[in-house]
Amino acid sequence: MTASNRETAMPVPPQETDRTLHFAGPATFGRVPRLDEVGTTDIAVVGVPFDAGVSYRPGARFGGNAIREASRQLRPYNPAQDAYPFHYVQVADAGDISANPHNINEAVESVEAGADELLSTGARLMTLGGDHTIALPILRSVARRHGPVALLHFDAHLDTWDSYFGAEYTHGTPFRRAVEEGILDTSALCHVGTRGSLYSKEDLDEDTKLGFGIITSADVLRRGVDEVVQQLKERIGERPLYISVDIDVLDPAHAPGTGTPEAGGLTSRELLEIVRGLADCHLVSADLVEVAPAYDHAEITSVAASHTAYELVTLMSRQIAFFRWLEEQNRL
Ligand SMILES: N=C(N)NCCCC(=O)O
Ligand SMILES: [Zn+2]
Ligand SMILES: [Zn+2]
Repeated sequence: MTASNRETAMPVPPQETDRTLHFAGPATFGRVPRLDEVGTTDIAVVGVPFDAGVSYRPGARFGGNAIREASRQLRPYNPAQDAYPFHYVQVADAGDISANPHNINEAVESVEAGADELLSTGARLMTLGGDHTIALPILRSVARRHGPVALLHFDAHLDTWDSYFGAEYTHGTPFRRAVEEGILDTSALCHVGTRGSLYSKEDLDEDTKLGFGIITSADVLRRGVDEVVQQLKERIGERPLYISVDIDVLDPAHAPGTGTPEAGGLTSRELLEIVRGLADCHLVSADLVEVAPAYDHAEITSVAASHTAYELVTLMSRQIAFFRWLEEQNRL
């Protein structure tokens, strides 16, 4: 059993019973405690097993648990960011938000309500999808707390299409809806890793009109990670930032387990390095979506996803710890 942080007032880190016993017991993300074991948390890792919004291969409803399984080997110290992400702030696994697989509108409402409940405690969210539909209700909830947020969207696709067969809530439409609803700061939006075929040239014009910048996967290749990070930071500035990672931003060689794969994507090394480069940004919450384990092999995709989520959690954890330290200094 894990000690409760209600009693100790200190974060409860993952249990380190042994250096290698990562594979025993039920999986939580990074083997952090469950939310009900600690009461409250600074960062809630939460699953959303919903994939009724997909346009091609289904299966992302199993993504969250696959990521949890693949995250067992995450160790306490993250050298790339020189941080112990689970040790100075509480990170807890909040389980899953259940969403009706037979009714997308109802599912979107449930996800929003579930996100509201967690965010109202002051926690930041690291959401594990699910398909990309779920980004919209989470952004609504995040914007209720922070106002319109900057968005970095890592994805092969734009996901700013208008509708599919008349449906407005799908995995190809969340960011158009979000702009229409005024929950994104349209001066600070960027897609990263975009590539592949489109329905028409107008897709790009409409996307630009919504306010998005695009860094294609070819741009990452040509400009390199450091220049890309610099450009992204200039665009985002100090604004509250939401990061949405669709795992299909990676090349199918690095992430075969996804529903709408596109050739010519980022390597997992590039993605991890870009995310790490955003260390000074004001990251308020993040999601990682579209892992569909049925198409995966040897956990290639879910390992890449869990390591990306680890970097995102580390970004948030470092920031929270820094703000706490600042507050303490001001009190002295
Ligand atoms: N994987 C996500 N989120 N979107 C893909 C939409 C692809 C399509 O419209 O064909
Ligand atoms: Zn995608
Ligand atoms: Zn997407």
